[in-house]
Amino acid sequence: MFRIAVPNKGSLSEPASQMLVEAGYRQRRDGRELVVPDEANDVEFFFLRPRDIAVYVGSGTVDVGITGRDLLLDSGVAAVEHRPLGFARSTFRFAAPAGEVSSLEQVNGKRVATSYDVLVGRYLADRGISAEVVHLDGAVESSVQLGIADVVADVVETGTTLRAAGLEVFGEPILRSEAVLIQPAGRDVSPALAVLDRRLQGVLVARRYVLMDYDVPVEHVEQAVAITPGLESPTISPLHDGRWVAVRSMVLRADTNRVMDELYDVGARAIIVTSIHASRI
Ligand SMILES: Nc1ncnc2c1ncn2[C@@H]1O[C@H](COP(=O)(O)OP(=O)(O)OP(=O)(O)O)[C@@H](O)[C@H]1O
Ligand SMILES: O=P(O)(O)OC[C@H]1O[C@H](OP(=O)(O)OP(=O)(O)O)[C@H](O)[C@@H]1O
Ligand SMILES: [Mg+2]
Repeated sequence: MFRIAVPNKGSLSEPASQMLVEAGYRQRRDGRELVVPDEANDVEFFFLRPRDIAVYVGSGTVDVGITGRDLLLDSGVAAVEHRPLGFARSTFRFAAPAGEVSSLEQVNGKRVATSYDVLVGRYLADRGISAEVVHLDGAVESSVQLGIADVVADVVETGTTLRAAGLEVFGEPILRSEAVLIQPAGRDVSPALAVLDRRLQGVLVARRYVLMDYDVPVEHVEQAVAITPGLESPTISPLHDGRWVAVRSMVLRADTNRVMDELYDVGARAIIVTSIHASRI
C-alpha cells in the first residue's frame, strides 16, 4: 500500500489532515492513533513528528510525506519537494534585540540560537560568516534574554513572539517556507503519487476559486469575458431571450467582489457566486 507520512503535532498537523479529508481520505479520529489504513483509497497514513517526516521519506520507507520546507532543508536528507501546499506559510529570519544588529555581516563572531542548525550553518557558511550556532529545541526567542545567544534564527509568522521577546528581524529572509509534499530524491512520480497530487491540487483550486455565473447582453459579452477569462475559457450558453447570454467562469475567490462590480459596470446582471466543493483540473 502507498505510504503517506502526515504531521502528528504542531502547526502543520491540523491543516494537513484537514486537506487530506477534503481530498477524500480517511484521517485519524483521535490524536493518539499512529497508523490509519485507508483501504478504499489503497493508501496508509503514518502520523509522525514533522521533523522526522523528511528522514522517513529520505530513507524511502514511506513513499511521500507532508512537512515544512524549512524542516526538509534542515534535515539534509535525500528527499525532494514535489509540490507546495499553500498552508503553514512562514518566513525564517534572523533577529536580535531591537537596534543592536542591522546586517548579516554583524553576525560574525556572535552566538546564533536556532532549532534549525543545518539550515542556518549552511546559510552562514555560504556567505562567509563565522558564528557559533547554539542548538535549542524551541522557544528560541528567550535565548538572548537568558544570555546564551546574541542572535536568533527562527520561524516568523506574525512576528508576535519576536516582539514579545524585544527582538527585531534584520537582513534578508533566510527562507520562505510552507507545507510541502515531499518524496524520495531520484524517484519517478508513481501513479499513486500522481493521484494524491491531483487530489490535493483539486483541494487547492476549490479553496482558491469560486464559480461565477451571470447574464450579459450579447453585445457586451467580449468585455465581460475579458473580466472573467476563467482557467481555460468560460462557458457561454444562449438564453431564451436571444439578446442575452449566460456565462459561467472560475474566478479567484479573493477577487470576487471587484470582479462582480466590473461585470455590473459592463451590463452583466444576475451575477451569482458559488463555492467549489471539489475539483480536478
Ligand atoms: N507560527 C507559525 N506559523 C506558520 N508556520 C509555522 C509556525 N510555527 C511553526 N510553523 C511551521 O511548522 C513547522 C514546524 O513544525 P514543529 O513541529 O516545530 O511545529 P510547531 O508548530 O513549531 O509545534 P511545536 O513547536 O509545538 O512542536 C515548520 O515548517 C514551521 O515553518
Ligand atoms: O511570528 P509568530 O506568529 O509569533 O509565530 C512564530 C512562532 O511560532 C512558532 O513557535 P511555537 O509556538 O511552535 O513554539 P516553539 O518555538 O516551541 O516551536 C515559531 O517557532 C515561532 O516562535
Ligand atoms: Mg515550534
